[in-house]
Amino acid sequence: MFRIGQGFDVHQLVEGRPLIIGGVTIPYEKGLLGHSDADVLLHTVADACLGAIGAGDIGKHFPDTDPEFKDADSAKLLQHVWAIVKEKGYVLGNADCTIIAQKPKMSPYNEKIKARIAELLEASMDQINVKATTTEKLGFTGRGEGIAAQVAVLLVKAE
Ligand SMILES: Nc1ccn([C@@H]2O[C@H](COP(=O)(O)O)[C@@H](O)[C@H]2O)c(=O)n1
Ligand SMILES: C[C@@]1(CO)OP(=O)(O)OP(=O)(O)OC[C@H]1O
Repeated sequence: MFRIGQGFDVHQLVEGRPLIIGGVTIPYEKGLLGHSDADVLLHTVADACLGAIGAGDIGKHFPDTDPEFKDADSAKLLQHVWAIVKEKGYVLGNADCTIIAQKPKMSPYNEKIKARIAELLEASMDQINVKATTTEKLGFTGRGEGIAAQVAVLLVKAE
């Protein structure tokens, strides 16, 4: 049996925070703001996985009012989500990830991000795709006010 899920998330770019995308720290003058480490891509992967199994969203599992998740490592949140997915008997088919950012240039980091997501989802590199787009200077991403991500996942019932 197959289940598909999709996720979308946005975080604001501010000064004085590290920029962490897909579990990788990227040198940049600003970072993403959030209750957790604000890793917009890992949040989106988690939401896509939760969507695929009909289990709500990350806000439901990790409320931003709970001090336990203050400055949380989003990799740990995704590992928790992945344990729920596995408990339901699914493995990853594939995940296709899009980072929407005017800056910084993501292409030097895409392979490293891909490797980290593969590790977190217990998958191989060829099951993950990571790509980026600008919005041609349009909108909040185009003005550099924030970074967004979109992810689609296909889960497959383990034999
Ligand atoms: N933050 C980004 C945005 C884009 N890229 C790469 O540039 C290509 C062209 O982007 P457009 O928005 O003009 O379509 C895109 O396909 C990516 O390869 C990037 O590395 N980092
Ligand atoms: C991850 C959580 C929890 O720390 O906080 P944020 O980093 O603010 O992220 P968001 O995508 O707004 O929502 C999920 C939150 O509950």
